[in-house]
Amino acid sequence: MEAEKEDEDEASPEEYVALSDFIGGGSDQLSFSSGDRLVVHSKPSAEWWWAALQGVPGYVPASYLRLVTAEEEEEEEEDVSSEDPWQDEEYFGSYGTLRLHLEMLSDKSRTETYRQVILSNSASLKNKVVMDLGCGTGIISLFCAQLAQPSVVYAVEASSMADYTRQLVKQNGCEEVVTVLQGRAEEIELPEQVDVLVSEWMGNCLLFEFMVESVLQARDRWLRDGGVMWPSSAALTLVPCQADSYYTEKMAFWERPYGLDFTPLQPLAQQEFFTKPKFSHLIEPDDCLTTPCDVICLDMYTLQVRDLEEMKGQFHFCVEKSGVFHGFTAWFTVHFESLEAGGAAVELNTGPDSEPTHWKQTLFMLDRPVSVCAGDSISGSIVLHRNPVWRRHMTVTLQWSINSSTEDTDNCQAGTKSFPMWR
Ligand SMILES: N=C(N)NC/C=C/[C@H]1O[C@@H](n2cnc3c(N)ncnc32)[C@H](O)[C@@H]1O
Repeated sequence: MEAEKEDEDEASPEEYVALSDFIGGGSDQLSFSSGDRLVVHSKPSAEWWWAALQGVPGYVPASYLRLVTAEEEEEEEEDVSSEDPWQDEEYFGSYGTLRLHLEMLSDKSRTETYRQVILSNSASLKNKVVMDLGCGTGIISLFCAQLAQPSVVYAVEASSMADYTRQLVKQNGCEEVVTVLQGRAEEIELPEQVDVLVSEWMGNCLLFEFMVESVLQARDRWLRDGGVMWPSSAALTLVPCQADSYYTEKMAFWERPYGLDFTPLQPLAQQEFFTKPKFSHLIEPDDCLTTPCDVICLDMYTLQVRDLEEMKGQFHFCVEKSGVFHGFTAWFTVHFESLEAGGAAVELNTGPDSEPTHWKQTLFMLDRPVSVCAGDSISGSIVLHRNPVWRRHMTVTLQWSINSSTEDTDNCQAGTKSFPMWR
């Protein structure tokens, strides 16, 4: 084994494709997005390899990578457009492994909220027909069978996890109620319309992955008139914020490392660290410069797939305390209306005033921080523009103008910046 390993170390660089996103911890780990191509130069251990992404070197977790096959390379020579715009192979490939399901199931706030929805609607769910879209391990379907008496739950799952989901349904004695169907929700056939369409489809910044499109298509095809969507509505919330520790870590660091002036690297740092949003950011409530505001609201009964191409929101924030405006932070809230008329809705809020979730929040860093004073206003717009080619991706464009509260009116600073998520 040792000899073989040494041989591998000397082997020529190989091209691998990333099966899902990875955010590198520490300075020598490389971050990358699902679908990225990495050149692996050496494999010092089974777990960590030394690789480069567009020339930037770093350690990468071997388990996230798949070797690019000779056929794929040939195919690329022939016809680049053969790439699936939905990247279903990588997407459903990543959901065929436990890593993401473990992350979601370990998210108590998320999973307990869905449990609470089922529990608080238990009586009304009696004899109802339910569809669980993208059921994963089937947790929501099992809650339905365990905490209520629906007549049937169609648990739809496109990835290879579906085989295990069937075993989990049987293992927990729910096979009378829960039927697992493997396939894409847009393509599978159900034997009947459903009374309730429940799904946990929310991605970073609410929409990334655009699984919501599948939910809308299933709604239009399988939800009976008067049926209920869970979630029933969703809102994207935005706030101008400080992000001093992140700014210090990625930008100010280059000012005086070990007494040296590394500031010529700052344009590189801005390009590498502030061009894309920082997902899995944890904003402190104190970092909010103003009261947060819902900038985009989605009604899951009326939202259309075509609406997803471009969603706009306006904002007008009043700065409540002086500080440094480093950027904007976004998160989302979804609501689950009660099956009983007038019953209380259940809410899942992924913002800084709620229990942290695996989504955390998303930070959009400006190129240059701006000092602001209480009384200043920050107004502008946010546009979520779906990627016309890569259908699970979008670009978030923020446009803002800062109006100073002090009298010199020419002190109006304006800016705009587009952030790809992630292509
Ligand atoms: N909440 C987020 N972001 N993802 C968590 C949920 C993702 C799960 O839903 C499945 N899924 C996604 N889209 C479809 C579809 N169109 N048809 C069937 N199953 C699907 C994935 O394979 C994951 O198991």
